[in-house]
Amino acid sequence: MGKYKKKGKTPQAQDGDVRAKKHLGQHFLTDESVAQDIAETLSYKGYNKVLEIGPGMGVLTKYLLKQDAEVHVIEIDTESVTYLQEHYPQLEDRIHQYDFLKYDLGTVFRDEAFAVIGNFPYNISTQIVFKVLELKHQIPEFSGMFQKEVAKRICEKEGNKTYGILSVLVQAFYEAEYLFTVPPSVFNPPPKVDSGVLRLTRKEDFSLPCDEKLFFRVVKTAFQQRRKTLRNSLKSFDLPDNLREDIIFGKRPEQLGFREFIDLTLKIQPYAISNQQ
Ligand SMILES: C[S@@+](CC[C@H](N)C(=O)[O-])C[C@H]1O[C@@H](n2cnc3c(N)ncnc32)[C@H](O)[C@@H]1O
Repeated sequence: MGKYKKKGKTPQAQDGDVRAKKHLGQHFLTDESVAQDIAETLSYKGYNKVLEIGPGMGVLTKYLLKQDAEVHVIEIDTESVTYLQEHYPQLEDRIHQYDFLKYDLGTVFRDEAFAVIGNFPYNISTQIVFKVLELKHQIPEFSGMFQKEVAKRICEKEGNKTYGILSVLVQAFYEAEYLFTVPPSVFNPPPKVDSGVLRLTRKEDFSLPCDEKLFFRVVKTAFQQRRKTLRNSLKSFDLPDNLREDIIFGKRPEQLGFREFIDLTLKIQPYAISNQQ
């Protein structure tokens, strides 16, 4: 922490650089040592392919290409894609010009395992994590840079203010580690806030003992009214009174770790499924 230069002039864009577009969350990394550190957060074990989301001008791509893996990149911005085609011809047809959120990754990876990495566009970073959760059976590792507050929230444990939906859902399937903080001064243009790098490592057994869809719904519903006890926030599940008297229903969502949310789902499951919830 604190190892990257906090102060000093941000290097200016050079002729031929991609123009930063705000609506695409473009903040380009200018300190290659950060890019190298991010590339080295993956283990490159247990899979042969890596997908980088939002390569921009390829500062991170350059260090991914030094690793023993087949690198694919997905980038929405035409100007960045043209830049990458010129500067990284070795990527050949592994530059995919698409919106990561909409693209069917089965077209590229079929049912193979791949890791996901990036300096993510902050405006869609939560949606990126939700898509990774949908594809978790193919994604054993995930790492990259978020707004610091979002990265911290994903790794947060129960009992803390910032613990929420993303923390529970991610931690049910992945070990989440907050790795290091990156100051705005190493980007062009600099973002307003600090950034944080995290790593998610999929658990050996990542199949839940309860219904997964119901688990997602229970967690989301509980946190919609995070100050209320579960007895109140889960009213819409129309549970029998004797179940609602169970001690767990007297708690608030931020008091429950992911294992307790699984236990809660198992308790709700017989009723929710028969109610077609
Ligand atoms: C924070 S910049 C990072 C750029 C580069 N990796 C770097 O570190 O300098 C985010 C990148 O994501 C791209 N991007 C934004 N939305 C995207 C989407 N929906 N799908 C794919 N790429 C996207 C942007 O065009 C931009 O290049």
